[in-house]
Amino acid sequence: MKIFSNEEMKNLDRIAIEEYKIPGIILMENAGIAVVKEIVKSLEIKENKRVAILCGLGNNGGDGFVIARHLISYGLGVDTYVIGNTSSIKGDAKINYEILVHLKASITTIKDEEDLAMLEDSLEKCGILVDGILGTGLQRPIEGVIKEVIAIVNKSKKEIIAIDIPSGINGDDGEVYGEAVKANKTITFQLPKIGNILYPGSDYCGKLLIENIGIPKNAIDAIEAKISLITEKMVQALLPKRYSDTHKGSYGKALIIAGSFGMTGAAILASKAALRSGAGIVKTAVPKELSVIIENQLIEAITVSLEELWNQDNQQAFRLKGEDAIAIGPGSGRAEAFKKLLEAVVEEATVPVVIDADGLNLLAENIDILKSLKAPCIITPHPGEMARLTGLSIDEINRNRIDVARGFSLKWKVITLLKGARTIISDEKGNVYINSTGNPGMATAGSGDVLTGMITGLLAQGISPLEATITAAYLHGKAGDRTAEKYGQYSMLAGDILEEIPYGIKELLKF
Ligand SMILES: NC(=O)C1=CN([C@@H]2O[C@H](COP(=O)(O)OP(=O)(O)OC[C@H]3O[C@@H](n4cnc5c(N)ncnc54)[C@H](OP(=O)(O)O)[C@@H]3O)[C@@H](O)[C@H]2O)[C@H](O)CC1
Ligand SMILES: [K+]
Repeated sequence: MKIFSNEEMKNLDRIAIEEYKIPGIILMENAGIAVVKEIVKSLEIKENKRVAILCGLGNNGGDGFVIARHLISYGLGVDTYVIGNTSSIKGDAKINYEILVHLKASITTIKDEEDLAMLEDSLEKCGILVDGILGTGLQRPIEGVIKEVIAIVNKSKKEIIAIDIPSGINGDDGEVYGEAVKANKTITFQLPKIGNILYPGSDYCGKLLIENIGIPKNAIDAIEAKISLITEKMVQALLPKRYSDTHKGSYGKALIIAGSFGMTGAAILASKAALRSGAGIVKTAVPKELSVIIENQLIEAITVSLEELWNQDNQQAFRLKGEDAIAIGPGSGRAEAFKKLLEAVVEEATVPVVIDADGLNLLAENIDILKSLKAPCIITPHPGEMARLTGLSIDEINRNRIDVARGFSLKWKVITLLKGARTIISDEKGNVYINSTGNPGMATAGSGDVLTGMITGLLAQGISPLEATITAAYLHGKAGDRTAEKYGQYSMLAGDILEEIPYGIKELLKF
C-alpha cells in the first residue's frame, strides 16, 4: 500500500479535482462522513453523547464543519470551536462553515486566554472531542493559542478522534511540531500519510483507520509511490510456494557464516531461522573450536568450520559449493581473519549476501569494498551500526530514518534494512518499504540474528533479494507480535520468536 507525504497528498487532491473533475467539496463531504461513521460507533456505548469539534481555518477544519452538520442532523448535541479568525476561512471550508452558521449551530471562536478558560470548562460537558485543527497543511511549529488548545484537549481525558492526522504531527515524518494532539483514534483519508505510520506520529494516532473518500484509483496510480507500507496481502503473494513433487534441494541451500567464542547462539538462531523460513538445506560455518557445541544444538543443519570454507594462509579464494544465499556476521566477532573472510565473501560471492552485526562493524572499517560486489547485497543495521557505516550520529539517523536508509542504498547499490521501531527497507533505486509488524519486546538479544536467518532462508528459495527482505521483516515482526501475546513484551526471548515463525507463516497462508 502506498504511503504519501503532505506534498504527494496535495498533488493527489489536485489530480482528483482538476483532471477527474471531482469537486473538492465532494471529497470534503466524503471525508467528513467517514469520520461521522466512527463517531456514531463510539457514541453507541457512551452515556454522554455530546460532541465537541475543534476546527482550524483550513480544510482539516472544513472536514470538521461537515462532521458537525451531520451529527446535528442526527439530533446530537454538537459544539463547534473555531481556533482563530473565522474571516480567514476560505473555499470549501468556508462553504461548510456558512452552512453551519445558517443552521444556527453552536459555534465559538477561540482567540485569547479568556476563551481558553471557557473552552476547558465546556469540553468537560462532552463525551467525544474531534480534532480538526490542522492536517496535512501543517507548515511550522505549533505555538500560541493553538498550542494551548492542544494542551487542554490532551488534558481532558475524553475520547479524542483525529481527522486525517493528529494536529501537530508532521505528515512528512511523524515528528511532533511543538505540540500535538494525542488521539485515541485517527481516521486518515484514502492513503496513510508517512506521519501516520512513523513514530512518534503513529503513537499519537492511536488506532489508525484508512477510509476511502472517492479519489479514483487511476489518480493514485498516477503518482509514483516512493514509499509503501508492507501489508499482509503483499507478503502472502511473495511467500515462496511449496509444490508436491519436490525435495530439499528444491528449496535452496543457505550458508550462514556466524558465531565466535561466547557468541555461539547467534549462529544457532540464524541457522534455525533460515530452516524455519523454509530453506531446504542450511550449512553453518563456525570457528573449528565451536563445531561440537553447534552440532549439539543444531541437529538439522550441516556444520563446517571457517577454515574449511576459506583458508587465508593458502591464499584460497572463497568458493561456493552450490549455496544459493549467504549470511555473514551474526556473533562473528571482529577478528582480523574474519574481516579478511568478509572481504573475500563480498568480492567473490555470486549469490545474494546478507551482512549483519559484526559483519557490518567490520564493513564500516573498509566500506569501499562494497564497490567490488558482484552479487546483490542486503545490509541489516540497527541505528548504532548504521552510525558506524555512515559517520552520522544515532540521533541524526533516528530523525531521518527514511532518508538515511534510502541514501545508503542509492550510494552503495545495496538493499538496506534499517532496524528500529518501524523497520525501513530501501532498494537500490531508493524505493522505500515500511514494516508495520513488531513490538518493543523484540528489542532483545538474538532477535536480529533470527531476522538475518529468515532473510537468508527466503533468499535460498529463490525469491528476489528485495522480496526476501520485505517478507522476512514482516514475518519476523509477526512472529514477534505472537510471542508478545504469549509471554508479554518483558520476558520474550529471541528463541521464542523463532518458535513462533511457523505459526506466523501458517496464519498468513490461511487466507
Ligand atoms: N484529498 C484529501 O486528502 C482531502 C483532504 N482534506 C482535508 O484537508 C486537510 C488539508 O487541508 P489544508 O487546508 O491543506 O491544511 P490544514 O487544514 O492542515 O492547514 C491549514 C492552514 O493552517 C495554517 N498552518 C500551518 N501550520 C500551522 C501552524 N503550525 N500553526 C497555525 N497555523 C498553521 C496554514 O495556513 P497559513 O496561511 O497560516 O500559513 C495552512 O494552510 C487534510 O488533512 C484533510 O483533513 C479535504 O477535506 C478532503 C480532501
Ligand atoms: K487533525
